[in-house]
Amino acid sequence: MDIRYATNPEDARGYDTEELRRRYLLDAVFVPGEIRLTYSHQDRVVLGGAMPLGAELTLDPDDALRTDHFCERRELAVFCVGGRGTVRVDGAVYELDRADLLYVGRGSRDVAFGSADPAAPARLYLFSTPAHQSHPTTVVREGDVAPVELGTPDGANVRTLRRYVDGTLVRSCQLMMGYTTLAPGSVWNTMPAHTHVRRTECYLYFDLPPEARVIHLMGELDRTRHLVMRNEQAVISPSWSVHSGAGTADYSFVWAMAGENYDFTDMDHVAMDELR
Ligand SMILES: O=C(O)C(=O)C[C@H](O)C(=O)CO
Ligand SMILES: [Zn+2]
Repeated sequence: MDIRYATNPEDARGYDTEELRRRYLLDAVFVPGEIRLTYSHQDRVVLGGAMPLGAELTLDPDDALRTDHFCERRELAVFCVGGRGTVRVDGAVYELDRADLLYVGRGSRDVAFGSADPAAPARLYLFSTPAHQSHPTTVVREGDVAPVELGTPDGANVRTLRRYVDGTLVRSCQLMMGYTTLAPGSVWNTMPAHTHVRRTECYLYFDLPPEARVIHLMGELDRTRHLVMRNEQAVISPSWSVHSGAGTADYSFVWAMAGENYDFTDMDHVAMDELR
């Protein structure tokens, strides 16, 4: 498992581009035939991807966890970014189409990932957080989620946000997850920007054309930095970091959070004058 220690904003001021990417960017989330995971000490989130080919991929505990099973003390969300996947949890098989999610409760013992069609392998995005109690393992399909329309054409930020795990359809301990899709011609996500120092947030950008990029803003409000990101890369935003971006084309992104409170709407909105 790739380990990323927590960082503080004062140290981050001195990071050059390579250092920023090394600490916050997940370069290769989906690798054929592998589960790739990153353990971040920011709120102890684990994130990464599974891309099963012929054989199932088993989610084993890593030494970073020192538990008998991955979900022994953790909850997990699995979001299908592409292809058709299966997730086997203690013998029960859940089928996921694109934009379906499986929430796996704490205490689940055996978790494995498969692809319905190995010729078009599933890309399953994984996000896990420590959990203090067990909630039922539950599938959420895109059609179950009430879409929320945001933004304006003039602001180039028309987008649809869907909250899959936030205590409404699925109760979790601290994990929240959903995804947002930009309308054609719109490029800005999460603008006007916000922070929430009570939670860490991670984004996985997807559905970007190969040549397109997202210029992802991060860092302190009065000294922002950026990462140039391509399709199916993820970024860790520590609690003190703004997280927003503009694409050279429209795109989607999975957002996921964990931390102090369990309130999606808890955001400190940022006035344009505050951004530097
Ligand atoms: O487009 C947006 O705005 C978002 O999707 C924002 C994220 O959901 C977020 O940052 C939640 O804290
Ligand atoms: Zn946020």
